[in-house]
Parts: sequence; structure tokens; C-alpha cells
Amino acid sequence: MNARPRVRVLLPLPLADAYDYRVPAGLEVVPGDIVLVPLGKREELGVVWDGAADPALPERKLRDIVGRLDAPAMTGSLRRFVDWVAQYTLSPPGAVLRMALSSPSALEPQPLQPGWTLAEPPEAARLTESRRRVLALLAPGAVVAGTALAEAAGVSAGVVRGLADAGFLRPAPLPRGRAFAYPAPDHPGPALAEDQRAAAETLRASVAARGFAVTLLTGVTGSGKTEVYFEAVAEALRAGRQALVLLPEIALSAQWLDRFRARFGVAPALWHSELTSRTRRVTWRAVAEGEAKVLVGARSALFLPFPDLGLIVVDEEHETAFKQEEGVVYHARDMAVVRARLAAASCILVSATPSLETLTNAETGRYAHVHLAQRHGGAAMPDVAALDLRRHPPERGRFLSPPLIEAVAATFARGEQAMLFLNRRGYAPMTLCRTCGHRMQCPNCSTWLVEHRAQRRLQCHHCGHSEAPPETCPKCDAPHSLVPIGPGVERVLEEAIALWPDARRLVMASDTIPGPAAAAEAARAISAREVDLLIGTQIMAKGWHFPHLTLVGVVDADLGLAGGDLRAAERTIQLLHQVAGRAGRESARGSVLLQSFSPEHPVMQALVSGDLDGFMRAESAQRRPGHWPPFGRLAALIVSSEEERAADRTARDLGAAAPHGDGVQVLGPAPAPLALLRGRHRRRLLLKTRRDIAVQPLLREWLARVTVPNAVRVQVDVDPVGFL
Ligand SMILES: Nc1ncnc2c1ncn2[C@@H]1O[C@H](COP(=O)(O)OP(=O)(O)OP(=O)(O)O)[C@@H](O)[C@H]1O
Ligand SMILES: [Zn+2]
Repeated sequence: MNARPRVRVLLPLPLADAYDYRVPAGLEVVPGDIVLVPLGKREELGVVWDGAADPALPERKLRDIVGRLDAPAMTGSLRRFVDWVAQYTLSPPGAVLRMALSSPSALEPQPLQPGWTLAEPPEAARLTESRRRVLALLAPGAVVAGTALAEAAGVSAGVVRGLADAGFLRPAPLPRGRAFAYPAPDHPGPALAEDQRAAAETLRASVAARGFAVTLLTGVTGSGKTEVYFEAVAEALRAGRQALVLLPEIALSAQWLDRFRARFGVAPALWHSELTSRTRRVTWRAVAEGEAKVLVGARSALFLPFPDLGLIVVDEEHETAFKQEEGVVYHARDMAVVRARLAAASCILVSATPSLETLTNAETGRYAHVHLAQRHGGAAMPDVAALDLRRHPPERGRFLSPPLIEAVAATFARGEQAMLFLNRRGYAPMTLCRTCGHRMQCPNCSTWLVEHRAQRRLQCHHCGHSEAPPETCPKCDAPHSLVPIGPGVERVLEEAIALWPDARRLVMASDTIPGPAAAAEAARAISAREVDLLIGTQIMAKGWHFPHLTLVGVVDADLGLAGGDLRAAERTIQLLHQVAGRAGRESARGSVLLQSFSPEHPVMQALVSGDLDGFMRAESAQRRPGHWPPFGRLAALIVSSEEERAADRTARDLGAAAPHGDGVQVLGPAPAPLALLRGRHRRRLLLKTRRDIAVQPLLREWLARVTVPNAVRVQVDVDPVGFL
């Protein structure tokens, strides 16, 4: 008897590799097929993977595939993407596959909705009036849902059931409707201005070419980048292909969705963590069947099974939110470029403040570059000024300086809106004992507890620990001695209430605007001028378009510069420029005031002069000689354990086994800035190499030289963005 064929099956589990299985008689499978296989005593879903099974494996060790699922097979381009991400991030391929099979119920046969169809021609004489009305609705062969029949005939559900019992109707599955209406590429949208049209033409051509290409779309805030890349989406639709748009904060993108509907007539499919499991299932399936034509989502949307992806747009490409820091650690912007290459699709990276990585790729010609130099509709860029807090100190215990207070009052007097920006939730970032100097710290993390006065809690923003503010100092027992240090948005709100008791205020932070509905309502209220003063964190910085907002006051412009990691200056300028860009987007001129203790800092200078290009050139000149990214490569190892000594020991072992050589350097081990996080002690090592050296083989060999005990976890972060 001939041996049955063997195939490799990748399981969505953190295993080192695919497993071999035997294909039973009567079944034929090809790579990409979704199958059910035995694993221990269980059955697991898996995907028939590429490559040959091991012929040396003895027959008795092999088990049979249970069966193939009636689900769309995984495309070759997605399988290659899974492999690529796994090898780049040093993750088990099954852990990456898990992200691509994120809605397992979508793989099962989809339930058919029951309906009714005519069983035999009705004999009018034997029918009541209401029964006749129901039957009159059904053409021969048509299937209609019971509830719809009853409603259309104006009868109770009992009448329909009665007709079935009497043999006039028989059950039949409803034809499956489309889950998502098709966006219409030629639906009349806003007419583009001349420069927008030229930019859109370039993007459209890159999609029409049906090959891999990356284009950077930059443009000042309010120049209409969204409307311009919509034309590329339209082109993908015309070509019959799918388009994926990644947004950093999809749950807060109400205005973006409105604009999409205005341009294409219908809403796009959505993908983010807050979808119900039913919506996930329907959406996953609609993507796999090519029914969902345009999907807008968070980074995990990259792993959806698009059969024919023509375009990926990464909006706000500089955003650090695209970096996933847990599990498979990957940067969605970078992986979007890879996904596009493997799918022979066009990729558009969009930002008013692109990352140095992307800018450098545009400069070297790897990416094409399209720029919009003007705001749409003749709006001017805002005036930006730095307010020296040493010369204009706020009153004791206050945080707004007199010139900013005046500017806000003047804005209200003109009937316009003002925004106070502070990237800090809660009331105060630290609570201190006036008597002994004790600071309230999280028991699980090396961070201060943040006071949330409205909830009367001290909270850790890392692990969620929360406690009531104590009456007496936990260290020295002094009563009423604990005082808040520094401001959060709640404290700015308190000051604003004292200054402008009549102003209508809205606080926008992730805890006050928890989801899409709240964000949409906030946007509506602001646009309808039901709000005078906005106070908010970074969730207010991007994308929003509020026609009557003319003043932006940055309460603490120096905030992001502390700590001084590699990208602190770059990130600060990006964030503050984005916030500044919310001012004066229509007819009235906007102005921006940056409260700072160091207005001479290059970041403040660049924001004031508007010369971001100059700033990025200087930044690049600083990073180049030391081979810092993007002119060199970095990978971090984060060693963590609940036992401090175990973490130290493994970190030391890794340090001793570190690779070295020309153009290779290892920094550390050193305690991480967050040396304790969620009860785990953390140590970091950083591998830095020249750009022409691949870090993955070095990392693999390095890790293989060290035995890591069970109590210790070593997380690999290739191209780290955060250094905490
Ligand atoms: N051609 C156009 N016709 C009508 N309205 C337009 C046009 N172009 C842009 N707009 C409008 O101008 C505003 C700014 O556009 P958009 O938000 O796309 O700019 P942006 O470049 O993405 O800005 P930011 O970087 O600040 O988010 C939006 O309200 C948009 O609908
Ligand atoms: Zn904590």
C-alpha cells in the first residue's frame, strides 16, 4: 500500500514550527487550506503550510488530518507575511498565525438565517384574510424571514407560524445578504483643489500600476491629506481590489468616518479591539470573501485575510501607537510596507510630521514623496509663540501664565473656541507628604500614583492599581500632609473653572471620552459651538477639524523632553505640531502659545519658526555618526521575572554571552527605567549594529547561548520605539 501523503500544518499556538500530519484517503489539501487536526487529546484548527513534511519521520508518529473546513483558504501572500513577521520579530510563526486567525468562529460554517417559502399554491377559499395577505407577499421561489413577512402583512408572528403548520409554508434558508455595501468610487465627493488633484493623481497612478510601491504623502496640518488619499482608495475600488486604511486611534475617528461616508456614500468595514465577536466574525469572513472592499482598522487589521489587496494607507505614520509592545512585538507601519510588497500592492504613508525613518527612506529614493504645501481653502497656518515661564510665571499653585490667560479670554470675547493641551490624565501626577517627603508609589510598578480627584482615587497608569488617598501619610503618619504635585487635565480644569466660570468646558482624555459614541458626541458639540474651552490630552491632538477653534495653549511644552530617550525630541515636536495644527483651520487665523521653561530649546525654536524640515535635518545629522536609527539598527532584550535575583542572573548571563564584532555593540544590562512593572523586575540590554548588519541572526545565536530559567521571560523587541 502506498504511504499517504504528508503535509505541514501550522497551528495558531506558540510552537517552534509547523507539525507534520498525514492526509487521509479521500481528502486532498493544498497550502492555505484551513484544517482540523488532532493535537494531544484535543482537536485544533490549523493551516496547511508551505514546504515539505519530514520524510524521515516514522509513520507511527504521524496522525491524520481530521478534515478540511469550508472556509476561504489563506492566500500565499498572507502565509508569506506570517512567516516574514515571525522571522523578523523572532516570534514563533504560530503566534503570528494566531493574529491572522483572530476570529476562529469565522472559519466554521456560517449559520444560515431561516426564512419561509411557498409550499403549495394557496387555495383562496380556505384562507382567512390575514393569511391571504401573508401569502400574497411571496412570489414562487422567494424566501422571506418570518418577522419581515408578519410586519409587511401587518399580522402577528402567530399567523405565519399557523400557515407553516397548515402546510402552506415551508422553511428555507434566507439568501445571504451582503454584510457591507460597496463604497462607490465615483460617488460625488468634494472637488479637489489644484495641488490636491496633482497629488491625488500621483497616488492614483501608483495604485493603477498594480505593483508594489511606497509613497510618502506629507502636507501641512489641514491641507486635505485625507481627501487626497481617498482618491487612491477609489482607484483600488475601480480596479476591483481591496483597500486597507490603518488609523492609530480608530475608536476616536468619528470625523474620519463622516468624511469617508461623504466621499464614498457608505461606511467602511471596521476592525478594532472593541468589536463584538459577532461583528468580528462577519467582518473577518467578508474580508476573506472579498466582500468588504475597504476596511479601516487598528494595527491588527494587517493580519486580516484580504484575497486581493491593492492598497494599504497608514495614516499618521509617525504614531507610536502603531507599535505593538506585547506578545508579537511589531511595528504596524513597517509591517504594512512588507504586507504591501508581498501582495504587490501600493502603500501610502501619511503624516504632517513624518518619522525620521520614513523621511530618510523618501530622501534615499526608496519611497516616492508627494507634498501638500498649503492648508485647504486658503486657511493660514497658525502663529506659534513660546511663552517663557521664567518671565511669565503662573500664580502660586496655578499652571496658566498671565499671557495665556489673557489670550484665552480674548478668544472667548471674539466668540471663538480655545483649547488647553496637557498630555496628562487625572488631577496630579504625584502626591507628596509635606512633612517627610514621602511620595505615593505603586506597589507593583516603579511609578508614582496619579491622583484622579473626581473618582477620589490614586491610580497607577501602568498596572491599573488604585487606592483611596490616605488621610495620613503612610510613612510618617502626619495628618492632612499629602499634597498634589504638578498638573493633570483635571487640575487645569479646576483652574479654568475659577478663571472663566461661565465658559462651557469639555475635557477630552481617554477616561472622559471612552469610546466611539462619546468621541462622536464630543465632535458634534464642539462643531455646533456648544463648547468654549477644550481641555485635553493627546487624544485631541490628531486629525480633528474644528472650524471655530482658534487658540491652542500648550500647558507644559517641555513635558515630553524629559527622560531623553532617542526619539524624545522627535516625538515632542510631532505631537506639539499636530496639536498646534488644530488651531485656525478655517477662516479665522489661529494662534498657539507654548508654555516652556526652555524656549531656546531647538524643539521650541522649530515649532515657532515652523521649520520642521530643518529640525529633522539636524536630528538626522545627530543620529548618523553614532549609527542610531534610522542609520543603524537596534534591538532590545527585556529580561523580567517576579524574582529580582533571577532577572539579574539571566541579564548578567546575557551580558556575558553578548555578540561583539565590527559594527556590533551591546549596551547593558541595566535596570529598565520601569524597573518594576506589574510586579515583575525588569532589566534591559540593547543591541546596536550598523545598518548593513541584520540583527536577527545575531539575536538568535545570542539567545541560544543562554539558558533562561522558567521563572524568567526574555522579550525581544526589534526596532524598539519605547525604552521603558
Ligand atoms: N477639496 C476639498 N473640498 C472640501 N473640503 C476639503 C477639501 N480638502 C480638504 N477639505 C476639508 O478640509 C479639512 C482638512 O482636511 P484633512 O483633515 O484631510 O487635512 P489633513 O491634511 O489630514 O490635516 P491633519 O494633518 O491636520 O489631520 C477637512 O475638514 C476636509 O474635509
Ligand atoms: Zn502599577
